[in-house]
Amino acid sequence: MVDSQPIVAVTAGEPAGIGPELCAHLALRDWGVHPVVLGDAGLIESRLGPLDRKLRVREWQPGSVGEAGTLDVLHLPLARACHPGRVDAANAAHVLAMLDRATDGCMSGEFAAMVTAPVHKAVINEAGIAFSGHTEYLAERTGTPRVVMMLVGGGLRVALVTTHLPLSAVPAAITPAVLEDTLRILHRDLRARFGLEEPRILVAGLNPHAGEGGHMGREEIDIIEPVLARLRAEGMQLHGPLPADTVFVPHTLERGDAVLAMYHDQGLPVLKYASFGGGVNITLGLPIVRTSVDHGTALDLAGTGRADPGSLFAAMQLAVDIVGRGHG
Ligand SMILES: NC(=O)C1=CN([C@@H]2O[C@H](COP(=O)(O)OP(=O)(O)OC[C@H]3O[C@@H](n4cnc5c(N)ncnc54)[C@H](O)[C@@H]3O)[C@@H](O)[C@H]2O)C=CC1
Ligand SMILES: NCC(=O)COP(=O)(O)O
Repeated sequence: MVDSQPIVAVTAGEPAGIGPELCAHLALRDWGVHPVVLGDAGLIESRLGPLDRKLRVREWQPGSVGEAGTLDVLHLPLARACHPGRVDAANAAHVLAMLDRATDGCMSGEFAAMVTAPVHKAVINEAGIAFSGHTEYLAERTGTPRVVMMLVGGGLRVALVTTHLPLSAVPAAITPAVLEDTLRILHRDLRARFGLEEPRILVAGLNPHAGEGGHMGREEIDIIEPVLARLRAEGMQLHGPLPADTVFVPHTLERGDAVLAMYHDQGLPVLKYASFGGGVNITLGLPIVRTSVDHGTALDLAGTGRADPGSLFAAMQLAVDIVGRGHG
């Protein structure tokens, strides 16, 4: 029998975190796709909670067909036995092997999309591997020069110009070329992946009060406004630069379909306040579909069965919707 459903690869993430137990919950629903979890099959089986115990964990082989009540795991072995809540640099290569296998499978067409459970960025670095996040890692693995992180939840879409870098490095990273590429990717993917014909983008300033006319910083005048003017001339609907402290007030949000924040902690705290536990992180601009949870490894909850699968479910649903729309 041939697998007629698209396969969505789900990486289990940091083995000491909540990812492995959350992934198991996916097999309790019919998604209209075949979820295949990438991770250590024995570890995932050991983390099944009371609800999942009726599931059969099976090692997935390419070509095998999904079955109700079966959790298919593409087995990638741990380097060292893992205890919930205790990260171990010895397993960092195992975590990256999941990402590599999922990415390669998406690039080859074996998988229709990938959904990622959280990784622990610090422990990967402690293993001697420079790693700032899935976003940057997947860009490099797929040979994509520029990608955009966007989180979706609580009625908001928040994209970022810069992602995982020290705050002191942010101003220099916001160049006209980076901002223009980011806006083009965001505009294109809001159309292709979210079905918005004429997306309206609210662009935050970098400085307090969007620079207060140049008295509190000049990035708005020197960089942001000229880029917005150029792209508006092409027909893009861009508002800004808007003061970041008021871009999220309801009557401003009504004027846009997405907010573009200049840096991680300018945009994400608002999004997470509005939707933590149900939000989705999507990487725009990749040649593959990748969605992810809005939370981290929650080492404090690993192995307790108390972690909320809502964000992973939302990430899976968004991947399914995009695949269904045929605009991967
Ligand atoms: N997509 C990814 O791979 C992400 C990875 N991280 C990584 O996660 C690690 C820990 O980050 P933190 O800042 O501590 O954030 P965190 O999201 O892991 O934890 C923050 C708080 O939220 C709770 N929480 C998180 N997920 C939950 C869930 N599903 N259900 C119920 N409660 C939940 C935790 O128990 C904790 O109290 C870091 O190494 C960070 O780099 C963080 C965000 C995203
Ligand atoms: N705050 C978002 C986050 O850290 C997730 O990043 P990534 O691993 O998806 O690049």
